[in-house]
Amino acid sequence: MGIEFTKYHGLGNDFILIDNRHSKDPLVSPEMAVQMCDRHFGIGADGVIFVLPGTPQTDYQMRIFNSDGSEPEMCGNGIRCLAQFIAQLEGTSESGKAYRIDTLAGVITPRLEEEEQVTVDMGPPQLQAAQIPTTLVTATEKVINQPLSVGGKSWLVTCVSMGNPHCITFVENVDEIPLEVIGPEFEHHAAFPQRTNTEFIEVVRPDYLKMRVWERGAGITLACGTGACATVVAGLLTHRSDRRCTVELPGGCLRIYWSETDGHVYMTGPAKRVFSGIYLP
Ligand SMILES: N[C@@H](CCC[C@H](N)C(=O)O)C(=O)O
Repeated sequence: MGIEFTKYHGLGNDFILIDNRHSKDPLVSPEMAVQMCDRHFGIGADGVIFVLPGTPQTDYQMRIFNSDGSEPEMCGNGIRCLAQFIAQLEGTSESGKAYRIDTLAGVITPRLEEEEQVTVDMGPPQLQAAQIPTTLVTATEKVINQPLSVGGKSWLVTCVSMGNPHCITFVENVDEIPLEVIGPEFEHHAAFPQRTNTEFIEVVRPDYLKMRVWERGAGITLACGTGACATVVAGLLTHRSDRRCTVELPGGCLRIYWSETDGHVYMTGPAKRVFSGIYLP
């Protein structure tokens, strides 16, 4: 028996989307998700995303497995892909159409725009150490410019949760960071009991940031939506960036705005359908 899927990407952060609207349980196990994500023996992706039935308050539920089989709370590029996938399933492409999506990080609202763009109300960031979670400071304190020792070096880090954990470091030259070496050390550092996503940021201008990311459960990816949102929050908290920024990632640019009106972070970027198929386990 094959598994029907559609492949999408958001700035090269790529996902296998599965229509799971008829069941509350994901059709695929975490172990099978690992096989499907394998770039040599499977379809190849950074994660598998399921569209499940919603609750009375929401249209649908989103769940996601990372390429290592772990389950994150949220995925920014993924929810833009999910919105386009739902539009495909419903046979609509109506610009302005919004969906209320139940996630493990709460209700998130993506809205379809022209030309394959999606704007997402990502909700408010969470800043207390216990919410990240991290043991770097006491539970109710914020982690802003705190020293963290990784790879024999002290880094000044700022931690932000967008439902999932992010550890952000501002650097002079982001291209010189040996991501594949220090990324795993940040991810598995004892200060992060649920591991962490790690972003390295170069401030080109206060409204233009250049970012590279090591993702929890997926390693180096071409883009990370929650990471870009967390980065703009960290940039403002450390007086490095504006509320409204373009974040340049290896896969392209996201537009991020941390609203002073409602405290929510808004993300706009593309989501593109690549192909559909049947996976044969
Ligand atoms: N690429 C995603 C984040 C996916 C989840 C992440 N790997 C985690 O474990 O938290 C994004 O675009 O936000």
